[in-house]
Order: sequence, then C-alpha cells, then structure tokens
Amino acid sequence: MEQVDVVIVGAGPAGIATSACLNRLNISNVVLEREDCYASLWKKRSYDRLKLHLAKQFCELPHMPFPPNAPKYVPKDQFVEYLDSYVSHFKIQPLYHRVVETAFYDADAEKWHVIVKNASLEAQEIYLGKCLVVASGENSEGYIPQVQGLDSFGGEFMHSSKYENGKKYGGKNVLVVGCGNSGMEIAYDLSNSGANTSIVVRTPIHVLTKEIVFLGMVMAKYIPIKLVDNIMVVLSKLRFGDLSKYGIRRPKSGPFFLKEKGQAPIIDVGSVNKIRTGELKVVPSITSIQGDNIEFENGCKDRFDAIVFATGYKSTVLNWLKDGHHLFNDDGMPKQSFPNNWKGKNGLYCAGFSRRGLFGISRDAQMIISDISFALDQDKKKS
Ligand SMILES: Cc1cc2nc3c(=O)[nH]c(=O)nc-3n(C[C@H](O)[C@H](O)[C@H](O)COP(=O)(O)OP(=O)(O)OC[C@H]3O[C@@H](n4cnc5c(N)ncnc54)[C@H](O)[C@@H]3O)c2cc1C
Ligand SMILES: NC(=O)C1=CN([C@@H]2O[C@H](COP(=O)(O)OP(=O)(O)OC[C@H]3O[C@@H](n4cnc5c(N)ncnc54)[C@H](OP(=O)(O)O)[C@@H]3O)[C@@H](O)[C@H]2O)C=CC1
Ligand SMILES: O=C(O)C(=O)Cc1c[nH]c2ccccc12
Repeated sequence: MEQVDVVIVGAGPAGIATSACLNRLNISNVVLEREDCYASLWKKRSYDRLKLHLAKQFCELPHMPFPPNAPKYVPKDQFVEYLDSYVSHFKIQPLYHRVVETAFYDADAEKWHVIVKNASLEAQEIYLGKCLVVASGENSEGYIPQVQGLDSFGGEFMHSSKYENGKKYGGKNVLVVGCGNSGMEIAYDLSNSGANTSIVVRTPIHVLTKEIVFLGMVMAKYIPIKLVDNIMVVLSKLRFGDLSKYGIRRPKSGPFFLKEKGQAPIIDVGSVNKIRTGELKVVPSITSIQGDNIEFENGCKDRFDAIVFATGYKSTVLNWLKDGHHLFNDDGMPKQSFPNNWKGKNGLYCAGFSRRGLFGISRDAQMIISDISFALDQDKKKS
C-alpha cells in the first residue's frame, strides 16, 4: 500500500502537467498509467500525418514553452519530443501497466483508495491519496456505433485510433464513418494514397481553417465567444462558400460554442477541396451492411473493402470511479461547464475534461494545483 498526497490517474498530457506542477512544489504524487508509456494517445493511438491543429502557444503545458525553432503547427513526433523533455525536466515517473479498476472515498480516513491491477505482475495494488486527480481523458476509449449487419462485413474495419496511414488501401474502396477532424483527415489521407474514399456525414458541421481558428483563439481572450463565433462564420463563408450541395451544412450555433458542447469544428487540411472535385464522396448514414455491400439512407448501395469508424470517443471514468457522480455526468464528462469543470468534493479533481484541448489541460492543472496546495497548507496549520 502506497500513501501520497495526490494520486493521478492517467499519464497523458493532463496527468503529466498535473504531476509537473506538484513536483515543482514538492507535493508527493503518483501517476498511474494502464499502458507501457506516457502520452499513449500520441504515441500509439493516432495516425501518422497528425499535426497539432492549434498553434504552439495554445498547446504548451505549464512552465515550459516549445523550443523557439519549433514550427507554428507542431507535428505529432515533435509534440512527443516536447513531452519527452517535459517529463524528464520535471522528473515525472509514471507507473506503467497500472489499470485503475476502482477508486472510492474513505470518509473516516479522509483518503481516496485507488485499487489497481498491475498488469505485468497480475497482482492487485492499493494507493492512498488525500487527493485524487482524474486525468484519464475525454478520449479514453474509441466508440464504434452498432450498425446492423456489421458482423457480416467481409472486409476490415477499425476505429480511427487504430488507423496509421493509407499505404495498403491504394485502389481499395474505403468508407470513413464520421466527419469530425479524425474522419475528415483520415479520408483525405486515404484519398492521397489512391483509395476510392467515401465519408459519412450525418449532421451539420462548421468548417474552418487553422488560420481562422488561430484568429478565433486570439480574439476569444478579448471579446465574447458569441462575437468570435459570428466572425468565424463570416470567415468560413468567405473561405469555403456554401457547401450544402456537397452534403456539408452549417449548424445554427457557433463553432466555439459547439466545441465546448462536444462538437469540434473541422479544421480543414484539404478534404473540402477533394469533396468539391469529387475525389472524396460524401454519403449519408449507413442503414445496413450485408457482406461487402453497404446500404445508405438515400437507398444507394456500394461494395467496400474497409471501414474506418471515426465516430469519436468515450470517457470511461465512471467504470472505475465510485463517489464521483457529483463531479461527472453519466457520460463521464463533468457536470459543470468551464471554468468550474475541474473541482469535486473531498479532494477530487479532474484535468483534461474541459473540451478545450491542451490549452484547457494547462489551465485545469494550474487551477487544481493552487487548490491542492492551499488545502494542504490549511491541513498543516490545523495539525
Ligand atoms: C487525434 C487527436 C488529436 C488531437 N489534437 C489536438 C491538438 O492539436 N490540440 C489540442 O489542444 N488538443 C488536441 N486533441 C485533444 C486533447 O488535447 C488530446 O486528446 C490530449 O491528449 C488529451 O490529454 P489527456 O491527458 O486529457 O488524455 P489522454 O491523452 O487520452 O491521456 C489519458 C491517459 O489515461 C490513461 N488511462 C485511461 N483510463 C485509465 C485507467 N483506468 N487506468 C490507468 N490509466 C488510464 C490512458 O491510457 C491515457 O494514457 C486531440 C485529440 C485527438 C483524439
Ligand atoms: N490535428 C488535430 O488537432 C486533431 C484533433 N482532433 C480532435 O480530437 C477530438 C476527437 O475527434 P474525432 O475523433 O474526430 O471525434 P469527434 O467526436 O469529434 O467526431 C466524431 C464524428 O463521428 C460522427 N458519428 C458518430 N456516430 C456516428 C454514426 N453512427 N454514424 C455517422 N456518424 C457518426 C459524429 O457525428 P454526429 O455529430 O452526428 O454525432 C462526428 O462527426 C476532437 O476534439 C477533435 O477536434 C482529432 C483529429 C485531429
Ligand atoms: O483539436 C481539438 O480537439 C482541440 O481540443 C483543440 C481546440 C481547443 N479549442 C478549440 C477551438 C476550436 C477548434 C479546436 C480547438
């Protein structure tokens, strides 16, 4: 049994940032990670051509800027290098192969009990903390919807987190389901590799460019989101025009507003042009699959060799966190919206659930640490 001030679940950017801030203040903490590395999403669950969509100043973790020679939009490998220096600079030592299975609050001892399966030893371990920081991520588990007949599909199907690149799909018919940023970029990548690519688009979606979003991020510091959103829509209309004839409609609410509700705007990497030229085909929702044939809501049927489900992710915190329903909804996302999303009761916190990407993570970590350090000081004064 190990006792620390703070137990952190997850060694993604949020867990690492939280541990770094605690280490700077000499507050004892342990980071528990189910995989064999930190930043597993970036190292193992994302496609090769991934680059940060936001400029580097919006993707920094606390107390360490990117090196001055880093490009404005950092590619995945360089982001991992940045995390490597971050982890070594702040002496973060996550414990790997630790799957957190249960965490509950012991009110008598005023401690969180965190029960872990040590997957390398096949043994159970218990960690006790005055505080518990949930940093298991908004993207903890890939979501694949139930589609009638999917079990009969003769080809290969996978979640977008398993897609690496399009090398083996040249000349194949590939269907991408879902038009979030993963779906749009993977469809673009497949098409570049010579796959005959179709993408399912079922709901209205904003399409922006990284330059437009950059402007929005800067403006959001000074003017209300509603106004930023109006400007975003005007710029999107100027840049992309009306895409409804290609099956892409604009939502009524604004892009930054919807981002926080869980629908990220598309930051176009070239897919829209491919949709215009017909290189990428937009199709409506799937109604059923029969063997290699997939039928769509418009009645059309086509043969496909592979399906990539870019249908998003689920937070899985409530699979293991007991006594956490005051902080999280049933979908594993915080009840309170930004800026009050990060704090629960009895020393419970969450980092990385603000739907504001790395920028939100950095803020969560700093808010949490000032709260924890204040609470620990009060405890010391009492005793
Ligand atoms: C493809 C992709 C690209 C993105 N690009 C950007 C971007 O450019 N800019 C931006 O600001 N944001 C981006 N985001 C959003 C967000 O910033 C990242 O998802 C970021 O990695 C989130 O960090 P995190 O630490 O909260 O979660 P994660 O990176 O998901 O880390 C959580 C960790 O917790 C571990 N874990 C989960 N459950 C358990 C358990 N029960 N026991 C032990 N360990 C557990 C996981 O293995 C994982 O390592 C992107 C998201 C995705 C999916
Ligand atoms: N370079 C970068 O910075 C990148 C960032 N990201 C970020 O990672 C996060 C996750 O992105 P992503 O993986 O795209 O997931 P998202 O949750 O953003 O998108 C999932 C998409 O799948 C659709 N979908 C879900 N179920 C179905 C279904 N049954 N049939 C058809 N469509 C369906 C959703 O549509 P609906 O709205 O209708 O449910 C939505 O368009 C986002 O915040 C995104 O911005 C991702 C990739 C690259
Ligand atoms: O890419 C993502 O999912 C992010 O979370 C980055 C992000 C944070 N705030 C935004 C506002 C508009 C578009 C992307 C983001």
